[in-house]
Amino acid sequence: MRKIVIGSRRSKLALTQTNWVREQLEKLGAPFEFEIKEIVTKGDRILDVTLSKVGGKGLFVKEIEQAMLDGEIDMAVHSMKDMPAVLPDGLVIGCVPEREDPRDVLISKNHVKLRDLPIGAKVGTSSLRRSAQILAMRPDLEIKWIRGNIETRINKLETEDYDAIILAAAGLSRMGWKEDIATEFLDPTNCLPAIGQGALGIECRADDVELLEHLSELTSNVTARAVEAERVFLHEMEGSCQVPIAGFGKILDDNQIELTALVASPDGKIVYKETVTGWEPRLVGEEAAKLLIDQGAKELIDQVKDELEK
Ligand SMILES: NCc1[nH]cc(CCC(=O)O)c1CC(=O)O
Repeated sequence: MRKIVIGSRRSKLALTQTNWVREQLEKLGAPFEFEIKEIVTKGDRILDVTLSKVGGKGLFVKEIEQAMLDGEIDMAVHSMKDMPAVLPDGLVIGCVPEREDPRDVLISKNHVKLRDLPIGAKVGTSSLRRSAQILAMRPDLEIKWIRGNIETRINKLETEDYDAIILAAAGLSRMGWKEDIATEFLDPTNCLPAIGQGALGIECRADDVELLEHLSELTSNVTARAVEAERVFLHEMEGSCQVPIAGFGKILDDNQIELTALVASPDGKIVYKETVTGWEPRLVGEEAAKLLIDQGAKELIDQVKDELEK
């Protein structure tokens, strides 16, 4: 039996996701033996700087992709939202399983909801996307950067000076903590999720036909189409998680994709947001990008990038 080596980051979430995929493939009867190989990425090593300042998305995946190209591992399970819009030559996303809860969640001391947080309350996040949208609703709040894996951030809510933190519901859910500690699920209309949030992407070599054949059985076409539209939008905007950019695709009853896309200034004072509906993920993503670019979204992104380089 062929042995498939799955590369995974060492965080609890990454290992949980990787083990979940392995179990699903085993249940589907994939004729492989699996081994999990832990890989420490730059994003895991650098914990003291805002992610956007050290290079954003690629940080969690580069080393893993190199190991795949070198043949040290055969596949890797990523959070789709950590994936850059463009993959290296020779690698593909071979599978997008059904999406988890795409929403962001507020976790606060004493379970106080967003609208009831006291004036000037400190909210922990290191995502410009979250800070922009939170400040658009509550300009009085103070955004405080926070880093570390999910457990670390939840601990910091108790041990450091934060009134609330924001995390992705999907991460909590996969860890089995969603119901226990979530204070409030933020409506995507108010806090649009990150591109790919809640979805997994399984990456492998483009020429690994045998593995691709079995991965395809775990794909959700609904999620794959929605996420593709989101990622086309991300690509068209030349965006990354270094800028306040968001996008969420929903598949409607008639199977059309409804993509809501957003670009904002980090202080939430400027918000460009449009919703586009259509059948073709590529066209929907491109159309959303065009509408936002026409309003000035590219200039806003360039400004934010310039600020970061200062
Ligand atoms: N930015 C880190 C990251 N990448 C993926 C998740 C988990 C949720 C998901 O799969 O979208 C998280 C944590 C978070 O944002 O709270």
